[in-house]
Amino acid sequence: MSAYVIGLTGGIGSGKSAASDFLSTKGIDIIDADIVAREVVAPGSECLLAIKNRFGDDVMMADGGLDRKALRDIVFSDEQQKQWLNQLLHPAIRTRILQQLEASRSAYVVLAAPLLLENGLDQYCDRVLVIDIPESLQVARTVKRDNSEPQQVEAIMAAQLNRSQRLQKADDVVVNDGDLDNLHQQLNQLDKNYRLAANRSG
Ligand SMILES: CC(C)(COP(=O)(O)OP(=O)(O)OC[C@H]1O[C@@H](n2cnc3c(N)ncnc32)[C@H](O)[C@@H]1O)[C@@H](O)C(=O)NCCC(=O)NCCS
Ligand SMILES: Nc1ncnc2c1ncn2[C@@H]1O[C@H](COP(=O)(O)OP(=O)(O)OP(=O)(O)O)[C@@H](O)[C@H]1O
Repeated sequence: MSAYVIGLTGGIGSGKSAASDFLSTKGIDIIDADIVAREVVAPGSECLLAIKNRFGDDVMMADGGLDRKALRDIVFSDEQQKQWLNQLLHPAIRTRILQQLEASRSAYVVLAAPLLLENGLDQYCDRVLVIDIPESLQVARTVKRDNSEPQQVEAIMAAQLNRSQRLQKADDVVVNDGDLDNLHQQLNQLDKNYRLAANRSG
């Protein structure tokens, strides 16, 4: 039996992790593409070696791990380098995601990915749930969370679908411009719908 898959997406800082964390407390398996993206560049991995060969010690930490901030500064100010990194990592990320989807046994499974629609990962999903917030709030929350520069957050947003393109592809939308309680209330209703839909399809 294959799992009923909810693709959860939204731009940087929209609240994907906040939404996933809540659904996880309800016993739903979460596959998070940002976490998978970290696993594929773990020390000793082929991907990390390829990154080191291209960018040198500037992107390496003393302990042999990837210096993520250094690589972020490079790829979000140089389109060609970003494309190279995407071409290296996205196939590896997709393979691991498919393995984890196959292994999931919860009532339904959430695939949370910032680039779900950009990379066609929605082909593996039964429904697409978009976390929607105004762009100004995306910048404000991300700057506060990461202590980063607004310009860099805007550069990352420019590498993603814009708000209206994303909304066009949504089956369900959660508007995350209120407090966390409000987010959770909306997700509670969707969780009920998804359990019913998964039962019907299984
Ligand atoms: C450049 C890297 C090392 C920066 O690491 P850092 O820890 O600073 O950021 P993190 O990985 O947590 O990403 C933060 C957010 O940036 C956005 N983002 C990350 N990579 C990309 C990308 N290639 N294109 C567009 N947006 C991206 C996402 O909204 C993501 O949630 C890292 O983002 C990376 O390896 N990116 C390439 C892999 C990728 O595309 N990941 C996205 C999930 S598929
Ligand atoms: N409803 C909310 N009210 C206040 N703060 C929120 C709310 N939702 C999320 N946040 C905060 O906003 C920031 C961004 O949220 P989160 O990390 O969940 O976004 P994300 O979509 O997973 O981001 P990324 O694409 O960068 O991984 C976090 O610091 C989070 O705690």
